[in-house]
Amino acid sequence: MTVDAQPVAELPDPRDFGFTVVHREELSDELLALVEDARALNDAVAHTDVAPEALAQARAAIAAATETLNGARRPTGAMVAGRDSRGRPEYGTIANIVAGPVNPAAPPLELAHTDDGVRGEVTLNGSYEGPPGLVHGGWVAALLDQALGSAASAAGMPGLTAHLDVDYRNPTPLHNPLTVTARVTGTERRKVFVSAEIRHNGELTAEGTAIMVQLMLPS
Ligand SMILES: CCCCCCCCCC(=O)SCCNC(=O)CCNC(=O)[C@H](O)C(C)(C)COP(=O)(O)OP(=O)(O)OC[C@H]1O[C@@H](n2cnc3c(N)ncnc32)[C@H](O)[C@@H]1OP(=O)(O)O
Repeated sequence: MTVDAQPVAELPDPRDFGFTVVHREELSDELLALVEDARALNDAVAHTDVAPEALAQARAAIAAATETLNGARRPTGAMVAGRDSRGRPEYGTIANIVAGPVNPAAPPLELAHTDDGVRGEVTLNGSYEGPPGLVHGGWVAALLDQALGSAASAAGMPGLTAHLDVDYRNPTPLHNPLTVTARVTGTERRKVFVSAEIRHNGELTAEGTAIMVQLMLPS
């Protein structure tokens, strides 16, 4: 395999492309605590078996909270800026469904750089259920896709997923810590080949490979 895709010296600043950027340290403790509460709420709603009167009370409280929160909204596409584990700038969409720090639907999967790629630990609550007690296969793929994209980005070759292959090797359990790793395995012109794994207690539950097509950045 030829090695053609060239890492960029520094990831582009999304502000140069018209995106709103929020610095991670600007996210208030109150907002981050609210997001955690909302994650617990998702799980509670998915499993509640309380009486209709209690459900009506909960609906009213949620409706009031939704109205309050919609009082000021960030635009779709807003980015969060942080520093990677090597101290270099990194960017992600703030509401990313897998890793977004303020998206209550995100587990979230937080990935750190390793010598050869990225690695993170994540536990999925009952709101990610597919088969009984197990993580939905689409979410297994989503975890892998995010890690694959992050590995390409961490190697200085940010891109979009063009092709994704997933092999489900063993059931992936809910409510248990999962280790997600990914690394770049090669490049060819703008294509970046990446592979990723999910493990539980060291046992492989799923693995995936992808072709990321490196973004064409204006010089
Ligand atoms: C810290 C930040 C971390 C961020 C992580 C984010 C992870 C999340 C990742 C995602 O979810 S991305 C969202 C899902 N993906 C998309 O929405 C992509 C939709 N597809 C496209 O926009 C375009 O098809 C794409 C940019 C992928 C490619 O279009 P281009 O016009 O730029 O490229 P082109 O078609 O010329 O192809 C470039 C090379 O890729 C190859 N290619 C393109 N599509 C392919 C495909 N589907 N399978 C295999 N190879 C493919 C193509 O053959 C060619 O290879 P060669 O250099 O050998 O000629």
